[in-house]
Amino acid sequence: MKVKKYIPDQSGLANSVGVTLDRFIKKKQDDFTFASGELSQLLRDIALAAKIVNRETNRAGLSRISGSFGHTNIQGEDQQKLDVIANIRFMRALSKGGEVCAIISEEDDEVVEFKNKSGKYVVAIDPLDGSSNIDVNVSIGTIFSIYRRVTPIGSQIRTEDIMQAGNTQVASGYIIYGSSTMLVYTTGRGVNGFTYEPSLGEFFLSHPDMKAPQNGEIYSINEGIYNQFDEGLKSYLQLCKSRKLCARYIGSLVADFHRNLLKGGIYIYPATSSLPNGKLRLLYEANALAFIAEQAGAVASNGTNRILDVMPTSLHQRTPLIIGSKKMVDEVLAINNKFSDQIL
Ligand SMILES: O=P(O)(O)OC[C@H]1O[C@](O)(COP(=O)(O)O)[C@@H](O)[C@@H]1O
Ligand SMILES: [Mg+2]
Ligand SMILES: [Mg+2]
Repeated sequence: MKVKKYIPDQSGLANSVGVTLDRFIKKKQDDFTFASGELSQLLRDIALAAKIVNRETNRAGLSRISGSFGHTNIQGEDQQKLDVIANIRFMRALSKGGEVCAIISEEDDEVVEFKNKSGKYVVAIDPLDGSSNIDVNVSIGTIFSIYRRVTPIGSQIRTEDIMQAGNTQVASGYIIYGSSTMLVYTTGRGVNGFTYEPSLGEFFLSHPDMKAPQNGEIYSINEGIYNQFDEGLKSYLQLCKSRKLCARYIGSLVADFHRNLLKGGIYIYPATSSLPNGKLRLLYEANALAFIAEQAGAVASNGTNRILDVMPTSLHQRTPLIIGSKKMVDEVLAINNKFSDQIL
């Protein structure tokens, strides 16, 4: 029987569609000698839920999905229907997957413990980020952090499984539901971005080995609360204006972060008189993006410490966040120090 060797097509008639997320995860898993495939499966479960939430966000304008859910979450925020739908979708996918033993979610007051005690991972999640932009067709997202539980598998979940510093994350990432839908994640070996191809129902590698520019021309901050900023921050913003830097603020953390990661820039949500610890949440917003930022060569600080070194003390604790291109964050921190020295 005659056999011929497969020679990849050179005609260019059928362009390669690229590397699927599934294949990429599999290949990366092989890099880990002792990988058991559970983290890979967990990432796939997140991608599956992301596809479903993507479908829902595309229909966000339709009455069944848009508007308030008529319930307030523990942060006192009016939950949007899509906040709740996204929370249900990710919870369901992760409970079915079997790799997760507990979830910390922005939309749940307490830790949610899954029946399957065999799961060795703890996930912290902001199911829908940028809720104020849902009904106005502006990019929104999902943010997730993954930790390994520290107590024996199968035992009762304990505080030490939940209250872990960001520097112990085994993986983190976000999904941005924008003009295209992307999933960006790290397992501590660089950052890769995948674009969703709805007609094939697959995420494809579109942004391999993402690196943040060391400097940038964009600053992202809600200047509507300018009067509540401290003198150090006010003087940094004056500097940005004198340099004619570009002010860009979408009001969806994921979208502002993603743009600045690609183009170079800084996002700041400081401590203010009305929010003395800032607005954003350490466990399911700041830690995940800080891990991505650092893996891409950028920086994330709370103004005093590296975000990833902050030891959490409560589930929904807030933190000031200064995140973005290294030179820009370093400059803000230097100005802050100068001002705090003057005060002393
Ligand atoms: O409207 P403000 O005060 O500028 O806050 C906007 C920030 O709040 C958030 O919407 C908070 O996240 P959630 O939408 O997940 O609650 C961020 O996405 C965004 O950067
Ligand atoms: Mg959020
Ligand atoms: Mg949210």
